[in-house]
Amino acid sequence: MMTPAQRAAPVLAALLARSGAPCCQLISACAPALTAAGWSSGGPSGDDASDATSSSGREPSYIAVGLPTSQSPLGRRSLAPGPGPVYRSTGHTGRPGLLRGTAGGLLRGSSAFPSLGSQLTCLRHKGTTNLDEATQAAGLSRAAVSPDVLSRVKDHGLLHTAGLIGGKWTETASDKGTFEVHNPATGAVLATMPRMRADETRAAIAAAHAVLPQWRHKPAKERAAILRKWHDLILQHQHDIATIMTLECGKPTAEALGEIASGAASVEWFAAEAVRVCGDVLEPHNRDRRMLVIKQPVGVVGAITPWNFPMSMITRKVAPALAAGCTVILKPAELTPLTALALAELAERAGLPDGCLNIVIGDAPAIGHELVSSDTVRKLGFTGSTAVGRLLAAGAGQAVKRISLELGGNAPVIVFGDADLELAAKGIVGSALRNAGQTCICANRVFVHDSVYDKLAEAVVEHTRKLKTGDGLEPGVNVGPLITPAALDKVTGHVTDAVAKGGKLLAGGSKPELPAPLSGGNFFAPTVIGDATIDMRCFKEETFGPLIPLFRFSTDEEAVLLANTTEYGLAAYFYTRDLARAWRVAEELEFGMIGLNEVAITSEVAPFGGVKASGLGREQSKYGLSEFLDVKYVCMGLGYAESG
Ligand SMILES: NC(=O)c1ccc[n+]([C@@H]2O[C@H](COP(=O)([O-])OP(=O)(O)OC[C@H]3O[C@@H](n4cnc5c(N)ncnc54)[C@H](O)[C@@H]3O)[C@@H](O)[C@H]2O)c1
Ligand SMILES: O=CCCC(=O)O
Repeated sequence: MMTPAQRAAPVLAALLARSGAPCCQLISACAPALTAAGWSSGGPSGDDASDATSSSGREPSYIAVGLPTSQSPLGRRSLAPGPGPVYRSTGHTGRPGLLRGTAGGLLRGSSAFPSLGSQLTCLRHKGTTNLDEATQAAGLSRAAVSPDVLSRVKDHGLLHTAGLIGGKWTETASDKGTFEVHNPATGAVLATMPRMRADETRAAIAAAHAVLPQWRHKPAKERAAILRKWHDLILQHQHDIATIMTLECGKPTAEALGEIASGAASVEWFAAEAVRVCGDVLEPHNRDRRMLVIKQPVGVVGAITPWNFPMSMITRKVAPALAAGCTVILKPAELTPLTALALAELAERAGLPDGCLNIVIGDAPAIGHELVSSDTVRKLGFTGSTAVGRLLAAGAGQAVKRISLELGGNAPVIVFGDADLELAAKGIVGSALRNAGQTCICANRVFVHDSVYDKLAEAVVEHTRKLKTGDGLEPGVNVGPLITPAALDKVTGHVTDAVAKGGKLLAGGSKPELPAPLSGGNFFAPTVIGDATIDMRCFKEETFGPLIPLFRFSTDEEAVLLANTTEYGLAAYFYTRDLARAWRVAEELEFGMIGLNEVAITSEVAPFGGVKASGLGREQSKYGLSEFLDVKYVCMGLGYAESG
């Protein structure tokens, strides 16, 4: 039987929290009732109290309420013995005294004790340990985050169903609209999100602008320390992030972990680059002058990212922007917002001040329009399709705004007669089927010299047939689902078109038979088409699916011409052992990135980006930081006439 005080405590906590009173008042008001009820409350006391609004100087937005101390592992581990009120630190790293809050949280485990997971009941505005009640108390639908997600992710603090504007997790869109996030492996709903639009975007821009002076004037070393902490937290939580990523975008867990390693490496790289921004002192043309070049952050930055790399496309923009002293409004893909929101949660835990990273999710054209037309936003970083990139580039041109574009690709692989065929076959299959073929630098068109065509085709088919298709969460699965039914239709269309035009189906070619619930997923079997020709759709268009078309060629010139016959210019690969040919072909290919006897070309130290319709600018590497810096020339007159 619960005592009256026990029954009252959660209600009191919820009512007070909803009253909008400042957090410190809530804690003081709730504490006696909570304590009388035998609950432990994360809140300031003694030394901890001064830390409650610690590094960012802001008030955390909720009270962390623990289980009755007798039941709670947190209680046992963190509460001091003895009578009297107990307000002990249960906070996230660096935020003793309070758990930092998020409006999107339903039932939230403490990241300070991640292994305890959902046993810890750090509830915001809920005052209940029951998930259904907590969900209802927050005014969220039961499906805000599905039980499937909750049961698989250990640190529930990473799960948000809200945008982030000026440090506040914003659960509701101004017009109350929502959208759903689906698991492409089953079609199941994973989460329901607010469908934000222009109002929220304007608020996010204002928040990013307000904090810009504070952030840009912070010593680079301090900005770097926050980025490094973010990097460390990402790696600490990599398994939870991988689970979230696989659930919403379908890629196998091993690939998700690879993307997280790559994304974290970008954050670490730009933390190191932050302290190396330097200008120039020029030799003046007159002795009475001194001429300098300084580098300054461009200001408020908009970032729009795709679903196929839900993390690394974000970190390649947000990390250099923050390192340079810019503040950011991020619009992640609506198909995969959960990964982005988990990253933002970790950035907050790392001590990133409110407003430095804002996230708006929902109506892409409305959000994009605000970002591109706002005078406050000085730069836009976009990764996605060439069609949308063109739209945004036109808007940025109109607004005279800096823009970088990482767009579509249609990567060729050339296998010359002297190539190591086993290496080439493995590379082709690995590259073409990575993320089920949904990678901008995936091998799309394979050109094989006549003399080695049959052997190479056989090896490619053999490697393809070894792959297991299924739910990316299942161990041993190599190829996950496509992101949407529309993506499935596109691949099906390319295969049908190729076969109709004389292509030979050497492997795959249709939707695989998979048991429920995977029968509801967007799966397509890894497919190899032989004797492909240039009139096929798969020659001209980016397939973005698990298809390997093999084309024949007979001379080097023909191979390079075929490879360059595309509007795209992102990545190209070729296999040869001839050094002179290697240099010649690398120079003749019209692409931003070249893999010679190698397909794993992505690295934080190397410039990533394309030419032609594949985009403008570069991400990663030392070139990636300069995208977020303005060059300013300062001429100092020394006030005396030129002499001698
Ligand atoms: N070059 C690269 O580095 C790179 C990396 C990954 C993906 N891509 C490309 O991205 C494409 C696949 O991604 P996608 O299907 O998500 O692309 P997409 O262009 O449809 O969407 C990308 C982002 O743009 C947003 N968006 C859509 N319409 C918009 C609008 N009118 N205004 C503003 N934003 C809008 C989407 O919501 C999403 O966040 C492929 O072509 C792929 O090659 C390129
Ligand atoms: O799709 C684009 C990203 C690919 C990569 O990071 O290798």
